[in-house]
Parts: sequence; structure tokens; C-alpha cells
Amino acid sequence: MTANLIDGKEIAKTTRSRIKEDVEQLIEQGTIPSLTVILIGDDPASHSYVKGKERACEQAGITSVVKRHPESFTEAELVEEIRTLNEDSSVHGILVQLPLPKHIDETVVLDEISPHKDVDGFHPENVGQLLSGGEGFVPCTPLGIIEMLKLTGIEIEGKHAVIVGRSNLVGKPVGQLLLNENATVTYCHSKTKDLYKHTLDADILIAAVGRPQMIGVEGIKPGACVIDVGVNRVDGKLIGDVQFDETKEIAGWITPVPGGVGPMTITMLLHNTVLAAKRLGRCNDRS
Ligand SMILES: NC(=O)C1=CN([C@@H]2O[C@H](COP(=O)(O)OP(=O)(O)OC[C@H]3O[C@@H](n4cnc5c(N)ncnc54)[C@H](OP(=O)(O)O)[C@@H]3O)[C@@H](O)[C@H]2O)C=CC1
Ligand SMILES: Nc1nc(=O)c2c([nH]1)NC[C@@H]1CN(c3ccc(C(=O)N[C@@H](CCC(=O)O)C(=O)O)cc3)C=[N+]21
Repeated sequence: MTANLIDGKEIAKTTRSRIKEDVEQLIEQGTIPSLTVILIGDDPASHSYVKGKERACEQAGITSVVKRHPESFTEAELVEEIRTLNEDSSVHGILVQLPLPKHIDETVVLDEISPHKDVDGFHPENVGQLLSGGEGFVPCTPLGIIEMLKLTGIEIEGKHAVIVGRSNLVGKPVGQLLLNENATVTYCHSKTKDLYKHTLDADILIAAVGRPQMIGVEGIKPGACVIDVGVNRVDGKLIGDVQFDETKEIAGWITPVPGGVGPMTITMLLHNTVLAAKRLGRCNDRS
């Protein structure tokens, strides 16, 4: 059997044209959705991701502003900048590109972003909303994964979802979303013993580790849906966390890298920015 490919690029394209219509409607009503990205330091990968975000905003009609700062930018300066953006009613979404330089405390910074503008969904208030089933912002990569599964028609309810990776950015929130969709969820991580014992039972396997091709075909249940979140640059090429060529022969569904989860992450950033603009617009109407 050869797996069906989940074409993230194509799904992202369709979803982005829907978002663009929403943006046009908002603009007619007098609101131009706007995202500000803060980027510190000169990590080439971060600069390249941010470029991708800028391009996607432009195509969707969303205003994007990138504040680029040198590695020496201080935590106090960053907090001050975030406070100014929180107060600025023309800014709907704020994103601080991670990772931050070592001298800046990520928790301090992420807590400072207004939860109403936190389009990454990293603020504790939004994390709490995700746990309690509230209406906060959901992190983009996990949201993109669920959207892909739904639009592809893959059933989640009652399925065993196994997640390899438990980061705040991807692993934990994607598990919570799958649980909210009535999957049975297992988390694996670096201390997990006998990893494949767990992954071999996965109907839906989410690989979010950041180690090139660490999950081999021997860890895949035939017919499973395999979502590869890993983006690893090896010899100038992008490689996922799953051994794609072998796995695609036995899996039911698989996402490629590149062209899988990545384009959906950016699409959900656009989605969250539009959502923030709609919600903040409503607040301003009331005041
Ligand atoms: N496509 C996209 O849109 C995005 C892709 N990514 C990519 O996804 C990958 C993961 O990102 P992120 O979650 O931020 O990474 P982190 O480094 O924050 O987390 C990695 C996780 O993998 C676990 N892990 C490490 N080694 C092993 C092992 N040998 N066996 C099992 N688990 C292991 C860690 O366990 P422990 O907690 O015990 O340390 C940790 O929970 C990266 O390649 C990143 O580039 C990230 C965001 C968006
Ligand atoms: N505050 C914050 N929010 C994030 O969401 C965030 C972050 N920091 N730091 C880094 C990670 C990583 N990430 C990716 C986004 C898009 C692609 C993506 O579009 N990838 C393309 C390939 C792009 C390329 O060619 O380089 C693909 O997989 O097809 C990948 C990775 C978001 N992250």
C-alpha cells in the first residue's frame, strides 16, 4: 500500500483564500487586520520564517510590521516595546519570534503580551483557555494540524493519538486539541522507554521532536495517519522527523516536509490575526 499524501500546501492555499475574503470584509467595515512580529538577533532560520510570515500576510491583505533588533536588545527594552504595542489600537496581533537570545527570559516576555493580541496562543491565559475548553487563542502549529486532519476527512474521535514531543509550542497543545476532539492521547518524550511500543499502537502519530528521521518505519502501524512536524535542515535540505520514503509505503496518510505542517502553521497565524482584529474591533465598538 502507498499512503495518501496530505498536501499541506494545497490545503493552506484553499484556507488562505477563505481568510482573504474575511480580511476584505473587515476592510470594508473599516478595520485593516494588522500583525507585528518582533525578531531579535540574526539567526538565518528565524529571519527566513519571518519573511514567510510577512509574505503570507501581504498576500492575504493583512498589514504586517516586523521590528528587527540586534542580539544585544535587552529584556527591559523588549518588555517596553510589547507594552507600547499592547496599547496601540491599530495593532491586533503581536508575535515574538522564538527562540530568544539567552539573556532574555522567554516566560517574562510571553506573559507581557496582551492575551487579546497573543496570536501565538502562548500567554498563560490562552493556555488555560485551551485546557478548559474556552475561547482563547490556540497555538498555530497545533491548530493547523487539527485543521488538516478535519479537511482531509480523517476521523479523530475514539482514535489513539500518540505524540512524540511535549513542548509548549507543539506537543502539549496538539495533545490537548486532540483530546478535545475525543481522541485517546499518549505523550512520548526523551524519557519514554520503548518508544515504538507506543508509536506502533498509534492511529494518529504526531512527530514533533526536531531530530531528522528519528522515527523509522518499524515504529509505524500499517494504515496510520502520520503527521511530521519536524523541520530539520540537513546539508541545506529540509528533513522531517519521520523516515518518509519507507513510511509512506505502509502508512494510510502522511504529511511531507516541506509542504506539510509548515504552510498550515503560517495559515493559522493569519487566521488568529483576523480573529484578533474581529474581537478587538468588537471591544472598540463597545467603548
Ligand atoms: N512545521 C512547523 O510549523 C513547525 C515545526 N517545528 C519543528 O518541530 C520540531 C519540534 O519542535 P519543538 O516542539 O519546538 O521542539 P523542542 O525541542 O522544544 O521539543 C522537542 C521534544 O522532543 C522530545 N524528544 C527529544 N529527543 C527525544 C527522543 N529521543 N525520543 C522521544 N522524544 C524526544 C523532547 O523531550 P523532553 O521534553 O523530555 O526534552 C521534547 O519534548 C522541530 O523540528 C521544529 O523545528 C516547530 C514549530 C512549528
Ligand atoms: N513565536 C513563534 N511562533 C512560531 O510559530 C514559531 C516560532 N516562534 N519559532 C520557530 C517555529 C518554527 N515555525 C515554522 C513555521 C513555518 C514553517 C514553514 O512554513 N515551513 C515550510 C518550509 C519553509 C522553508 O523552506 O524554510 C514547510 O515546511 O513547507 C516552518 C516552521 C514557527 N515557529
